[in-house]
This record gives sequence, structure tokens and C-alpha cells, in this order.
Amino acid sequence: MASLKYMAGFGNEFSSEDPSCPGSLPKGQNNPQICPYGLYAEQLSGSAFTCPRYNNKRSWFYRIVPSVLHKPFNSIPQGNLSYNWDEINPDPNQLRWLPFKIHKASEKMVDFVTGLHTLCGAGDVRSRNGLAIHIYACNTSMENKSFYNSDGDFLLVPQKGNLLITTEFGKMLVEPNEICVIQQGMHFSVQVFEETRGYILEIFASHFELPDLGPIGANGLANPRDFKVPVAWYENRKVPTGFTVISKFQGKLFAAQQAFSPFNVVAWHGNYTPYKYNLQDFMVINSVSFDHADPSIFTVLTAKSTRPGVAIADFVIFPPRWGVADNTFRPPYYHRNCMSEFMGLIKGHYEAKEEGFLPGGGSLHSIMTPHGPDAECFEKASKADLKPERVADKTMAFMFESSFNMTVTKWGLETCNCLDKNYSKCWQPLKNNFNPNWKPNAK
Ligand SMILES: O=C(O)Cc1cc(O)ccc1O
Ligand SMILES: [Fe+2]
Repeated sequence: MASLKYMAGFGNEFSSEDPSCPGSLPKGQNNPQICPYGLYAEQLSGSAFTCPRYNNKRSWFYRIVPSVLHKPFNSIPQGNLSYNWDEINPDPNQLRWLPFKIHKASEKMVDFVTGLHTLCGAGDVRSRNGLAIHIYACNTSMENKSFYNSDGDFLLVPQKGNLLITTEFGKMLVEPNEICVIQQGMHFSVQVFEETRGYILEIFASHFELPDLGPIGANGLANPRDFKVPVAWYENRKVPTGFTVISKFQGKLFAAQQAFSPFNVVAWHGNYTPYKYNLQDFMVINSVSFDHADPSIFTVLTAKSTRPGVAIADFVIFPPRWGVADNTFRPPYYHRNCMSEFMGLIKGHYEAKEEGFLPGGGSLHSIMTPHGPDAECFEKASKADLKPERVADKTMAFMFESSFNMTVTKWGLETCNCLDKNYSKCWQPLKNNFNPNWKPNAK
């Protein structure tokens, strides 16, 4: 793949012209009476017109024909995509999934859209508050087909296989260990090269932001300059057989036909864009004295709710780092949380569960459901020689942490057929080590 160009920065005011059409971006105004090259101007709003400046988001497209030039939308089947949280009873148990299955192309051709499976979620796409977690598993590229989400933003976490994503803003190649965000309303089409799988965090209310750094200072965690935004790229391609534009609207899929490619934006400017980020660029901060810090120190992106400090969802990673804390049980502590924790594994092993939690699988520890290291991890870490050591080398686990109380879909509990029925057994060997005769200075 010839290397693609990107612009750097998080939420900047970007401008980009396809190099074949210099001057295609109108100078000094958004709506000239006639746009350069005979293009149409079109605004994509990502926030209410009246939002305060710090979170007002919009971009301007200069495109060959406007998006409105399509035939009417009709309802289409939506496979395992669901926003019905009452399909099945809620389940407070600790849940773990073996790697989610991907069809072989020889069995069944599945593209990114037909390969969307909703695992869990909460809230409502109509009142626009909440989230959904989906698994994508596909083996075929979207041909003459694009998708946009009217309901919210997608954060994509590829686990297997590269995604070449064509968007109205240009192209992005997103590889496992990178993530990308495609925000509400942005048309995109996904090309894949093998059996491909990953995780999606969808939020309905707000957009993702970088977390505040507080006393950390001006630098660290995910630095704004490491976010990459595509450069303008267009095709003036007629599709007489019909190009299918799919909209996810109120949780349902609709398709409209048009006679041309929607990737017809010659130039654009604005601060409402898709973007990608390489998780290797994360600057890790952690305890260098004692005790296990809360995982919020590993937050890459946050989608804030209106309650101060409470996220609709945080995207948190557990990246390779040094463990140096003295006199400390270094793995995660046992805990019960007022937030829901969905975890996935991109590669390697997760420190609290060396066995059983596999790349491409997942786990859900719901609100107030107790969890923590498995018995094997407890035994090992309680006796470990506390030398400085690499933690999570060649590993990347992540967590979608949410203040919403999510329910699992029928697909997640039954149809996917990869729920690990033995998960809770990993804690059963935990022993009662209580010694009532213990003395403070005894060895
Ligand atoms: O449950 C988990 O494995 C995630 C997690 C990790 C950690 O280091 C502290 C708290 C927490 O929920
Ligand atoms: Fe946890």
C-alpha cells in the first residue's frame, strides 16, 4: 500500500485540497456565489450551531455534486445490529467471550456493514444518550457501498487485519494497535485484505475528547500532535449500476441508490473530521513509589456526560510499561465499580488473566459485579520478587468503561456461541489465607 499522507493534530481547524485541483478551497468565505471548479459547497455539522466555541464542530465540503442527490432511503435487513436492550434478561455475572468468530470468504462473504454485531449497550439513540459496543467481523471489502451513522460516533479498534477506510475527507489506513474515530454523519467505506475483526465503541450523545491532564501538566498520555487526519482525495466516478449509501438511523439500516461515488470531495476545511491514532504513541504515567493507581491514568479518549467527571465512555488502554512499585501487589486490585467495564485484547496477554482472555475475545464486568485477578495471578503476584520489570510487553489490552448499565444482546449471550461458560471458575481456587495469629513483625 503506497503510503498515505495525513495532517497532524487533535480537533484542529484543518484545510485540504486534492493536489490535482489547486485553489479548489474558496478563499476567505464558505459560500461563494460560484465555487471554484464548479463545485458545490456543503456543510456537515457535528454540533448544534449554537454550541460554545470550544466544542463547536463543523466542516465544509467542496464536492462535485451535493449529498442530497440520491434516491429515497428504504429499510434493509440489519443482521446482528441491535439497539433493543430488552431482547433478553440482564445478566449481572462476570462474562467472558472466546475470540469472536469470523466467517471465511469461501463460506459466506461478509463486509464491514453486514459483519456488524451488537454485543451490549444502554441508552437511547432517539434521545441521544448512551452507548453500544459492537464487534465487526468481515472478510470482504465494501464495493460501491458507503455507510454513515446518523446516531453517533464510532471508535474503531482493529484487532485483526488492516482497514483501508475511504471517507469524504480522504483515506486512512488503520492497522491493529491503531484506533480511529469516524464521527456522526461521515460517509465511509471499508476495504479489507483478509479475515478481519475488531471492536467498536459507539456513543450517541457527545464526541470523544482528550482527557484533561490536571496536575500531570501540559504533556503526556495521548499527545494531540499524534492524531492523524486524512487529506482530501476524490473520485469523479459514475456508477451506472448504482452506488449504495447506507444510513444507520434510529438504530436501523436504510439504503439509498445514487449514480455516483459519494467520495467526490475535492477540497474541505473544518474541525469536524475522522482521525486515527497509534496506541504505541501513548505516553504512560504510573506509580513510581507504591500502590496500584486507578486505570483512569491510561485514558486515551473520553466521551463526557453532563455530570462533571463522569464519562459516557472512556477508552482506556493497558500498554507496555515498566512496573516498579515497591511493597505492592502490582496487578489490578479486587474491586467492585459503579461503572461498567468492557475489556478487549488486541494482542498478547492481560496481566490479571494470563490464560483464558484471548486476543479477539472480550469480557464484561458490569456495575458492582466483583472481579479482579484470577487465582493464578494472585498466587504469583503475592510472591513475586519486586524488581523493576516490563509489564504487558508486546501486549495491548483495552477497556471501554461506561457510567451506563449495559445489557448484553441475544447475539452476545447466545447466537455468537463464544461465551466462555467456565469464566467464573478462574476465581474459585482463591484460598482463605486468614491467620488470626498473625503478628505485625512476623516473617
Ligand atoms: O478489571 C480490570 O481488569 C480493569 C482494571 C484494571 C486496573 O488496573 C484497575 C482497575 C480495573 O478495573
Ligand atoms: Fe475492573
